[in-house]
Amino acid sequence: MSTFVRTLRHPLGLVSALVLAAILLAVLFAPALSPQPPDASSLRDAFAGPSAGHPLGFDSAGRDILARLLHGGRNTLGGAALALAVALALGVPTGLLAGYYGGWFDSAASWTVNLIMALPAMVVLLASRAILGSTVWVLMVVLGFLVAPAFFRLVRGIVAGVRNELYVDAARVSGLSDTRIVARHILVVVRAPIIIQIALVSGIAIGLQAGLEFLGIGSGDVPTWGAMLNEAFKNIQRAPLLLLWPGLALGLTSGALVLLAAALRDALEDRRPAPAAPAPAPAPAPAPAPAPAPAAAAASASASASAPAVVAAIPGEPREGLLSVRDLAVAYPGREVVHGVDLDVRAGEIVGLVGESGSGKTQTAFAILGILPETGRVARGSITIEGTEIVGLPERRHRALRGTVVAYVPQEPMSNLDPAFTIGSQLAGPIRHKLGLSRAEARARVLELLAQVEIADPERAFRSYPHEISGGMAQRVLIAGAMSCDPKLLIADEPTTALDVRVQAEVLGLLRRLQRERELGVLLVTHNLGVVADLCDRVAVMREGRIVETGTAGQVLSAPEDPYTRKLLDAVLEVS
Ligand SMILES: Nc1ncnc2c1ncn2[C@@H]1O[C@H](COP(=O)(O)OP(=O)(O)OP(=O)(O)O)[C@@H](O)[C@H]1O
Repeated sequence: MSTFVRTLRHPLGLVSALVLAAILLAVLFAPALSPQPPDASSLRDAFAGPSAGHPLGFDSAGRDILARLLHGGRNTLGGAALALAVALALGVPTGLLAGYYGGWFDSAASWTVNLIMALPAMVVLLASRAILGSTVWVLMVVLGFLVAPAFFRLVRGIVAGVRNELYVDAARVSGLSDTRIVARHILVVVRAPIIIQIALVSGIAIGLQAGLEFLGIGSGDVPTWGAMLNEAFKNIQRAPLLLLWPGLALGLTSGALVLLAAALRDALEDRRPAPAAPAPAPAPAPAPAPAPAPAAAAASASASASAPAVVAAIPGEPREGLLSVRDLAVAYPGREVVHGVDLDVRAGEIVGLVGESGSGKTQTAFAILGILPETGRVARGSITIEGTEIVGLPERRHRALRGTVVAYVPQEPMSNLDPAFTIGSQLAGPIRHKLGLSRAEARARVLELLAQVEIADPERAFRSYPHEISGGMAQRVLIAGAMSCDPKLLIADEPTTALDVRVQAEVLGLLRRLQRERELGVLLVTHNLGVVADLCDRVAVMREGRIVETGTAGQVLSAPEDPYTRKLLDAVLEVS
């Protein structure tokens, strides 16, 4: 059921929408409902009561009250709409940019917004009237400028909250441009709060505008509800009823807008999908490798710190292999976390990158994908994918490689799917963008991919939202997404950690099958030596940002040379 229908099903929503619709229609059809010009005055009729053709009577200058009310409504609502348009145009894009990119723009924009909010609105409006003239429209533009911070803060806060969501990272890794990510994943999150804010700010703009006119700060020559109030107040002793009509119009409009905002909020909250089932606990076996005992760790730390970094590259491997990493260093301000890593992945082989938590596996993978966090950077070294150097490659060209040449399967399947979209829509979007397929072609391709990753009912999965599928199925969906543009290299970061043992085995089997069928090169990031034994052709062991040992999986697992690798293995054997 759409949000619109839900809002109308809400009693408050229905009543407020009907009231607003009636006011809008009356104001729009003002010339037909009250043909009398709003400024035509006949002093003979001053303060005259209702009569045929003048159901609300006349004001102090003998002008028809109904005509002034309806035409004045046009100016009042039009003025509020202008203020709102200015506030939206200024507040929403800047909020999006500041929230999404952060950095200097965020600091500058937030500082400016704080400054605007510190300005006394009434003083600014009075000063603008003195400088720019008393036209109601100019004052409304200034008012829009003054209320823009409300939109900026709302949008910035929400976007900053979702920009690091895993599904946004996943969209980035799939090669979507920032514009598309914002349009597809970010706008959908801010849309609802913006709509609610629009209803609230409209009420505020109407009230402020009426207040200005009431105080005589407006233009005075244009009929508005505020100007009518001002005029009625001057004659409150003689004709108190004159206050009733503009007061009623203002009260009804503002009240209906506030109630509509509340009904919209309720409708949108109802629409939110049920929370996803908690991810299954990590598998008890095959056993993960715990950190070595402190004493042993210290011993091996000194050993590996003094030893030169082991070259994890294949000796003699030409640099034009599928993935070739040389002397890669990744640094954050004041700290290097990956120190001179060498690594090769050939087409058709699975290379395991193993090591305890914090050893630098993910940072190495992120550097290859070009998605290091904002403060991280490749400090030195070279990474080539199919012979193309990607260190220093412009982001646009790097993005073109992601999804098509190198793809990524992340660790937490559920968090990497956007809860607001169906599986089909999430998979079809990047495919249409990258391969230029039509909607129908993309749908057919997605169904084919879902079948390839062994999902029993692809049609049903296509229509499902993430909260309607299991963790194992979500991981299959992400693998389908990674495969969608036929990449050559797949980087899988702990792809089975969040799954239970049975599903782990199925997903690993699936990865192996796809890798064989497609001659994929796979870099499998894991801390699980059981997975390495099952799946990998070669393995590189990482510790404290360095590769300490490398070789075929058989060699490294059966006759480890480095003390740290031996400890990892001993830990597995102890647990099992
Ligand atoms: N954004 C960041 N800023 C600063 N340091 C970071 C950041 N992200 C990671 N690090 C540091 O980089 C080092 C390597 O982290 P990384 O995530 O690569 O480890 P990992 O081997 O993948 O571990 P895990 O298996 O737990 O994911 C850690 O010491 C970590 O604290």
